[in-house]
Amino acid sequence: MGSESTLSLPIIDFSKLSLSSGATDEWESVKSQVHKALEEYGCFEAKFDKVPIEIRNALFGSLEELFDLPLQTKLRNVSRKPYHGYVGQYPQVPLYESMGIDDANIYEKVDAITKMLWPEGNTTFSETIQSFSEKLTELDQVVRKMILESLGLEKYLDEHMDSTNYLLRVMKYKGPQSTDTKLGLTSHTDKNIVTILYQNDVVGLEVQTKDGEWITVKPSPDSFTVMIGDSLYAWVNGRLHSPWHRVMMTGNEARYSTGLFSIPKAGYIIKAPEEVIDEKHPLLFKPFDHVKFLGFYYTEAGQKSPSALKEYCGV
Ligand SMILES: O=C(O)CCC(=O)C(=O)O
Ligand SMILES: [Fe+2]
Repeated sequence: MGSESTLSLPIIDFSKLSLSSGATDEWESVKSQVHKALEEYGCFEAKFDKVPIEIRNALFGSLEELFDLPLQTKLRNVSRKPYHGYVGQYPQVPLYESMGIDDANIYEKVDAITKMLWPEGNTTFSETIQSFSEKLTELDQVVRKMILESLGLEKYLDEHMDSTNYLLRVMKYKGPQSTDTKLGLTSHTDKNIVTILYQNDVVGLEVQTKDGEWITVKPSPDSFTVMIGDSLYAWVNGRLHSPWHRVMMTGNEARYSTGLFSIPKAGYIIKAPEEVIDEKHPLLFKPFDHVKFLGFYYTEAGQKSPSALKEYCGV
């Protein structure tokens, strides 16, 4: 830990893809890179040019404005679901705070939260969050289509896409004001389907390889970090990796980041299709409801467990 790692994530270029025109050579090439990266790292850096620079720039201004609001105001966005509203002021991770925005690709949903925070309205905030999220849902869907195709699961595509919602979580990590490295966010695996992260130029995200080494993620302004969560790991019966990751902070500057999470809807049962189960790949998890699994994950036993999913529904 702490030593300079030379490892880096695979970089995959989505900017030459025409998203509407099916199986071109470019599509097949990107698809095989996606499959390989997700098998090996569960994660990659995506070059994706469909989010206009004006939106990306406006985003960080909007995040600063949001986190500069008084704590009482931020606390107005409480949610029944854990980790969906305002999260912060945790003694274990004092640098971290975040705000979850459910259905962030739908303008009315975003604007309802905006009005909670700014009763007088803040159109720039709503528009920026909604258009940023909407553009990124395209990348989420391309990646998931490629995953299903590469595993021979095309016939489940519609069901798979219809079974999820999008949450945008926006995050701020204060600079620790020291040259020592301090924990920004505890190591974890994501619990959802696919996560797409974006950040300002302050590094901090680290992704663990299967060998236990930490890769420091250093994305460029037009790249996004794509990562597999435990629900997809279970659905593909372990064929893709769901990586441990954490945030480590140093220096004075604040790190702003966002995560677009595709999340299984409540009541949808995640069950590995027969195509991914065979003698070499016996079933890993019993069918489960993501929301009930999260219920377990946020109990004391779930938080302590080295693999909450295995403990909850491992075969
Ligand atoms: O801030 C980041 O880049 C990572 C955040 C993260 O891992 C999460 O919210 O699940
Ligand atoms: Fe995460």
